[in-house]
Amino acid sequence: MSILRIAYQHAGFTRNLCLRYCLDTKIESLSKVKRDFITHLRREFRPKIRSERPSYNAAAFGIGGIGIATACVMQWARSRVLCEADRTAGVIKVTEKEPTFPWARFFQYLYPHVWHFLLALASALAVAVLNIWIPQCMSEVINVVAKLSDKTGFSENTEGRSAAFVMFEKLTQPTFRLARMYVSQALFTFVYIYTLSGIGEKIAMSLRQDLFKSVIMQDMAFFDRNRTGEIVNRLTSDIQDFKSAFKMCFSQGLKSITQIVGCVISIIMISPQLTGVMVMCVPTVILVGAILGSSLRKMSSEAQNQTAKSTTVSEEAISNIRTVRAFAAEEREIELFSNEVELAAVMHQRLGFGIGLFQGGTNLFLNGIVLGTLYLGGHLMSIGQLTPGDLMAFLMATQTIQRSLTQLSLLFGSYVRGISAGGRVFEFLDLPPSPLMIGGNVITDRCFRGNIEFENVTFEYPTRPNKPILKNFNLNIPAGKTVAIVGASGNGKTTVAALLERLYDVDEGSIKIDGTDIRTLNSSYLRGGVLGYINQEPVLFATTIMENIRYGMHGATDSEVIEAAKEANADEFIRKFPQEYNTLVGERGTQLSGGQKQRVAIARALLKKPSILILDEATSALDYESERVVQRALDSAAKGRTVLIIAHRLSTIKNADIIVVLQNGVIVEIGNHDELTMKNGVYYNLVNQQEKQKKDETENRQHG
Ligand SMILES: Nc1ncnc2c1ncn2[C@@H]1O[C@H](COP(=O)(O)OP(=O)(O)OP(=O)(O)O)[C@@H](O)[C@H]1O
Repeated sequence: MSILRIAYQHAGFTRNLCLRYCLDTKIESLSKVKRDFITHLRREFRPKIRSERPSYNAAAFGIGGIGIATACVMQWARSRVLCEADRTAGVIKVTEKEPTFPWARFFQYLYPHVWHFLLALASALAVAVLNIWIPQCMSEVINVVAKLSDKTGFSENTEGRSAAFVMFEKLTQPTFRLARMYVSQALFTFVYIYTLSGIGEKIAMSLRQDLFKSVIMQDMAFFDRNRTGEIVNRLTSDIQDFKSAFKMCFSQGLKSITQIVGCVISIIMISPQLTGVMVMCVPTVILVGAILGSSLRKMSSEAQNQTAKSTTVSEEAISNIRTVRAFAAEEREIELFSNEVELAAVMHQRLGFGIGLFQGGTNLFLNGIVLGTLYLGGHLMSIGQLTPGDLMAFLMATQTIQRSLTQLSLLFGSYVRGISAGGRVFEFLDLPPSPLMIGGNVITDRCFRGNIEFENVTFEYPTRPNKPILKNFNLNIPAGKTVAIVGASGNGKTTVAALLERLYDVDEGSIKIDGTDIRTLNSSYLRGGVLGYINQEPVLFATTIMENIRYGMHGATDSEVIEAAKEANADEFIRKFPQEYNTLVGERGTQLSGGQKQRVAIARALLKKPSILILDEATSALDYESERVVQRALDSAAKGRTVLIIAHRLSTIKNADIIVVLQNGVIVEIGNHDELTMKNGVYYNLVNQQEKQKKDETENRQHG
């Protein structure tokens, strides 16, 4: 009786089962309290059942079947909605065409863990089989409990005691069997979760390593085509999604399918009538669930997209805070963000309303399961076609089916997400390394002197075909000379430097250093040992000055670093910091001034002792004072090297040996400063233009 009471208090379906049991049990031998309790229940329910017996069959079948089926499908649809909300909660991903998932490649990653994988699968299967057995075993226990209470009645006579004792012994066996099942279930659950989790982590680790290796070995065209965020997403959230889907699908999927199959067989065996009605109601309920679920999913996805949009607005404002400040655009940004957030809130509220209605309906139908099954099951019990244990087992099995369906619907979302995430991961992972990045010669027996020849170079960016940037470009830079390339913005100056660095290969013609075509050289050797590159906005890493300079040559000693810093006129200002070379420079070097950052970058480039220096507008971002200091550093760095300067400020290149004027990718003038000034042509005009601009700026400053 206590077992029944506990069950009555704690579980809805057990409560209903107890009720049904109380209606049919003999109460004469029970204590007064128990008798009153059951009599009360009988008074409440028996007349109703008896009087409604004719319609009871149909009602019970209907409610039971529809309740179970609807609840299953509602649960499925609800989980799809929640799953969809979860899916879109992250970054909005824009992929033009979903790459397919290469199963064969995936199995290559799985293969090293095949034994662990089989162990995990076997354990998951064992849990599923146990989950099917448990209701049956529970049914046995309930039946014995029912008889125990019925027969013995806890009477005081000796005979009664021994009868109770015999029945109690009968209870021990199934109870212990059930306990063994629970323990085994716990053990197997631990094994499959732990093992699959380990395999998932190892596969994810290998994927991350290989993907990063593959991405970093792509050419610049790849990075031009793909946004940084997209690449980083594949390394992070795509692999994460894939890993979760792998773990979930293989463990839960197998378990759920086995459970569904097993429990369906069980409920057919227990009560074909109940099962039949349930199956008949499924199509209608699937339709309703699918329609509701799909509209909620749409609402959810729109709301999440709006949230992501508002996040992007805030992200952009915060990461560009300097620009926001410079334009005093705080109010504008606040308004923009508020509008987006408000819209997101409205959409989420609407979604909440929909989900609330949906969940309310789902709960109603979930309770319908219990009620309906009780009605129909009760009827079957009353005509002797079902025992209390059977009804209990039926309810447990349908609950297991319902849980498994929910699980499967969640898994379906996870599977789709995992497959598309995996497809995206493998799409980049299987890209062959760019020919620009591998192979080629490393020259160890001599140093380059630095004679550069551009011969009939024609080039267009891979992302902008049919728009040649350089056309039949010819230029000879003798070793040790300084050559400046000038011209209006967008005329191809930086492109010349990029081609010399071999960030892209020329489409026609060739670039040679000391007579060697750079396409025959190993590109890491070319960039790491022959060329030194300094650009307008050097990027420093958030570490010490020492490590930032050492980045120029892996394994350089401290004294080599200090030597390079001296050459770059940086040693003096570095020594003034309390921590000297161990000073941290902050994220992207924000704790240094522009001129200081540039000198650290020059030291970093000089550390590898390059034969050729490329200065891509290296001083154009600096004020005049810093420019003078950095220029001195550059002048000393230029000694004994070939230097290619991409220049904006023409005042800085007056002393260059050769000045090349570029217009629409074609050299229109070439010579030194004096020669070009005398020509009175493009260069002359550019210089005059800049001087006038400078004069105007000075006057404005004086007046302002
Ligand atoms: N990665 C790229 N992909 C496609 N087109 C590019 C790329 N980089 C530059 N371009 C285009 O090539 C042309 C030449 O650009 P480049 O940067 O060489 O000019 P620039 O003379 O150095 O200009 P600026 O003085 O403004 O830096 C421009 O029209 C530019 O839009």
